[in-house]
Amino acid sequence: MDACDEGLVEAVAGEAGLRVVAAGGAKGTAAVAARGFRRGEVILAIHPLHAFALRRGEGGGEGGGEAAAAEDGRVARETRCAQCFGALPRRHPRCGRCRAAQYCGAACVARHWAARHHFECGEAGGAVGDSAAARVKPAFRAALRMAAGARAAAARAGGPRWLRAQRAAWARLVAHRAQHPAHVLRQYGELARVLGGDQDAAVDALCRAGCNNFAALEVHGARTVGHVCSPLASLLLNHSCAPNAAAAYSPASGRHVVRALEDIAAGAEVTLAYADALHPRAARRAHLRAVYFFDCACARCAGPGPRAAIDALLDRAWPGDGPAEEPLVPEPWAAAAAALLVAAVRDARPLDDAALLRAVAACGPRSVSFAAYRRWLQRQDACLARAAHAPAAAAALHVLAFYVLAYPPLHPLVARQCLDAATLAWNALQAAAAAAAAAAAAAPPLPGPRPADLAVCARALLRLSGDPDAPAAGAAPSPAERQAALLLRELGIQ
Ligand SMILES: C[S@@+](CC[C@H](N)C(=O)[O-])C[C@H]1O[C@@H](n2cnc3c(N)ncnc32)[C@H](O)[C@@H]1O
Repeated sequence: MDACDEGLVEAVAGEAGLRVVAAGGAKGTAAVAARGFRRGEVILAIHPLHAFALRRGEGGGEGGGEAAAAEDGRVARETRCAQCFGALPRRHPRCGRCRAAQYCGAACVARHWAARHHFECGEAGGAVGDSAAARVKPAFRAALRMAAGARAAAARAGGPRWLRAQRAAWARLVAHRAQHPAHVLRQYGELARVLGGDQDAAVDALCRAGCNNFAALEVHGARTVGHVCSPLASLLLNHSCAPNAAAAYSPASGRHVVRALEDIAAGAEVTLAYADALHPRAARRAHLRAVYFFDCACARCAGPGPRAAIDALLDRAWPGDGPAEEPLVPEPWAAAAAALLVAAVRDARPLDDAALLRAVAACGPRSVSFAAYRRWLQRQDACLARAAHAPAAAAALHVLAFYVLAYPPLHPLVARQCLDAATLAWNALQAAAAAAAAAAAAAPPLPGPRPADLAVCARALLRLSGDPDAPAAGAAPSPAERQAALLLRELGIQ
């Protein structure tokens, strides 16, 4: 890091409305809000240091753990566009210099070069080489590039301010080297030997990468499509199981965007969730210990409070195999949870946790557990596959209800599931009306919020949170927003 970059992290954080503080203990550095943020507001939008698309066969997840070589020993290449993470056509351009970065078209070549590739191309193609960097998991490719790049960077210091801020933040990240198990350190040592040069620095960089990278999700889905190394966000934002912010990579703008999930008061710590907030407490804590080396003491884990009470429910085991038949209508607690979400979004107020807990308490003991959530998710897909709209809609409302229980209302998955539930409920009503006309039978009722309410809710959520590439007011709507708008029109309310 250049001497002149000292204080750059604090300066960039300050411009974003964040104050950098020493949290002490395992937490290290933390960021508190220097001013209030409104829910949905962008807190930080910065180019990441590195962003990698996943290759064929690479799984999702948060990317900690071990670095893996390509199974057959050949150099695996990214199978998505290096800029937008979209699919690659059969004939596609690649970077003429390193030949490693591939693109869906000329526009992405130019964007990638301008945003990042003009410096990472040199780092990857130089000391590390395509073969070494491309053999390891994306989370660790960044580390190898950083370790190799440290030499290159020393030789040609400078670069844009955001790049210097990201590098300065990288140098300050915790590495937890002493806490890594011996076999993992051995693996890192082997990787470092491939690198040559300062092997100690490379092992350090690999340790750092394990607990400091972000998964990049598809824009309109939950699958991981890439990994993002954004040290400034890593350094500043610590974990909470009830986070007040979320980070997403926007392939369109090439920026890593941190957004407020709820109103954040001045002085409050800004936090992200490193573990899936829907997972039971024990699973979350085991993940945090194994990958990030700390025992979570957030308000939700420490309890008491509504979120801790919800955890107690999610932890319950599913007794037996669950109901044999697929219900056509959602259980009352699921309908109530969806209705509470719609009301909170409509009236722009926080979710009524107490009402949510009352609705859950009134349902049978089998209904709410993590195992039940998994079951409903599978059921939604199975019903959808055979066009059984009413049970699919009931299952979708259950999944949405679990998201309402576990995630803050502005979590991107809530918006997405809300739209799915609205679409399925609409299809169910159409199918029921057609069947009723044919057989003169009564259409089954669909309790809970109407499809139209859900669609309005989905649209509001998408605008606020669900889509990192959501256009500014007045600009063309995103594909997911268009879907919500289409549904609203079909429902005759727009
Ligand atoms: C992504 S980094 C965050 C950067 C960290 N604040 C630093 O100064 O380098 C993750 C590390 O931060 C610490 N950390 C994050 N959230 C924490 C929490 N809620 N409690 C304790 N430690 C935490 C742990 O050491 C964890 O491995």
